Amino acid sequence: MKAKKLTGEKATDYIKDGMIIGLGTGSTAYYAIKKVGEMVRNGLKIKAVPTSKETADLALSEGIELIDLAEAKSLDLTIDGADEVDPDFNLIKGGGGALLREKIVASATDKLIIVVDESKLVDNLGSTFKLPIEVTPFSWKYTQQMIEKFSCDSEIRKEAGEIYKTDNGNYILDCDFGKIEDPIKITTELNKLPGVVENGIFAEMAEIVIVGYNDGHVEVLEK
Ligand SMILES: O=C[C@H](O)[C@H](O)[C@H](O)COP(=O)(O)O
Repeated sequence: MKAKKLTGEKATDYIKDGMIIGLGTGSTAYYAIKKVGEMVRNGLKIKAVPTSKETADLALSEGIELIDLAEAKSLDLTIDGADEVDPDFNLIKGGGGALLREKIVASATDKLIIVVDESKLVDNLGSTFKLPIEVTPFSWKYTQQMIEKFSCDSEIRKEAGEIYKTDNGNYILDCDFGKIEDPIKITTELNKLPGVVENGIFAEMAEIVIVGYNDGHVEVLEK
């Protein structure tokens, strides 16, 4: 928890008056959002685009002004968490189910800052975390069969015994590909499949990765 707080708060050093920022989702982004709230209450003037309903609720409760992405057009920076980060700053995201909105917001962002604790650093994506893939409910079993042709095992995400639904009303398949050697190829191929809405690989999107360590230090890695 300490590492997540350190990295989340450190990322807010990049925020300046007048910026439009993206707010990520999850337990690490949480600390960045809390800190932004404090900064806003101390006079910082920013507007923000949230990546999930959960983040929108938190940001509003912190007094952060939210705007729609269409109104923002582009964002100065986005602070978001990740489930895995490889040495080239490729990511797996979507552990919290927010990958679709996160990827849209990340793609509209000049600078994507990723905040993680040290446990998220891996040599290859897929080493410790299954790849979340958002799929349409209509054809999810068929889409699952198509995805499994890429030699992965997958399971439909459930919550309290029920199929989990994203903020967009879709389902998530958590897919075990083993170690992913070529993240760009996999993400491109997966997104060609009808029924796949988006997958959790964020290839070549992050510019800065801030790592929090349990011993209390923080490392800023830049491309
Ligand atoms: O869908 C959720 C997001 O991609 C999160 O940013 C990711 O799961 C990391 O979350 P946490 O910081 O809670 O580990």
